[in-house]
Amino acid sequence: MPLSPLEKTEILIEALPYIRQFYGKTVVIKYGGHAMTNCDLKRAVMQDVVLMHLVGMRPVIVHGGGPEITGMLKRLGKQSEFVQGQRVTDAETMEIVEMVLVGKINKEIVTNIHRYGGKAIGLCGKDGGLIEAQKQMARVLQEDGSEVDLDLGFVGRVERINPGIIETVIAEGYIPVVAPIGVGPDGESYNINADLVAGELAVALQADKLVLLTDVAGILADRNDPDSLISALEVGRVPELIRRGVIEGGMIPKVNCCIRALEGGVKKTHIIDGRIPHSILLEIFTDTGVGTMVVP
Ligand SMILES: Nc1ncnc2c1ncn2[C@@H]1O[C@H](COP(=O)(O)OP(=O)(O)O)[C@@H](O)[C@H]1O
Ligand SMILES: CC(=O)N[C@@H](CCC(=O)OP(=O)(O)O)C(=O)O
Repeated sequence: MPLSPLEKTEILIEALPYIRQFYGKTVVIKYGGHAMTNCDLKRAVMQDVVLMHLVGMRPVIVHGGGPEITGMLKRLGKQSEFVQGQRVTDAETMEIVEMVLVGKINKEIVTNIHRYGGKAIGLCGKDGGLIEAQKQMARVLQEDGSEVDLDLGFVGRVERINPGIIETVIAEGYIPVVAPIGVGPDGESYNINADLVAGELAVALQADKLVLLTDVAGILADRNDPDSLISALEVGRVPELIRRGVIEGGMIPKVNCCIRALEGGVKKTHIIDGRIPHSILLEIFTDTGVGTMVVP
């Protein structure tokens, strides 16, 4: 049943304290997963971000695009290989990663924000020297218990964020949209996991909130039970949950990135369900939690 005009005004008034609370505040959003491929969800995310901006918040988007990169590599006859969730990135793969993330996905997001009435500027880590990167090896445990460092090619880690360009873009009234490509000391490109970039950027901007969208309800105590959502997870419990295998795979970098952000001064961090339409608005403007809040 459609809402009556009175009900509509009530909803707006309910959001008022949250709008006041977050006015002028910086929120870094890691956009990826299902919400990036499903048309309705895509629209909902763009609308959420535009609304946040129009009511005076400072949203900053960091996007992923792993499945699209894998799809493009496949079309070009290249297999994708991952070590600890990181894509092994040879020189040719790096070129394709950069083309897909910066040339395609980043510009699509900017276009979609404009379509829903916002103003955005797309950047990668090379623009304004935003993300300085270093090569990142992967330390893996061998069967005999010893550790070995594997070379993943052009996989990088964030060495330093120079947030000046983001501040400029925000001050000019635009929503920054960041592709997770870093630049090395000799100008070479590095492929960096988008969750890690979002966490480091949130720290550099001293964001009030870091929101990571994903394809599950949040962190589950039992991955086979969707009702076992942990709504608030204290940082101190994380090592034990990882050791017991409760948190594993792609959730490990997410939770570590929240911890890093909290330690670096970000006030709140959330891993939320990107499959729920308008999950970002639900998280920010209502009391309804839509995922896991990682808390100090
Ligand atoms: N305790 C947990 N609760 C929920 N998901 C978990 C948990 N441990 C591991 N996972 C896995 O982590 C995945 C999310 O990481 P990932 O696939 O990298 O996300 P995204 O593509 O959204 O960046 C989930 O789909 C799930 O398979
Ligand atoms: C090093 C590394 O693995 N980089 C990622 C970058 C994109 C990303 O992080 O995308 P999602 O957030 O959609 O996974 C990759 O090549 O897939």
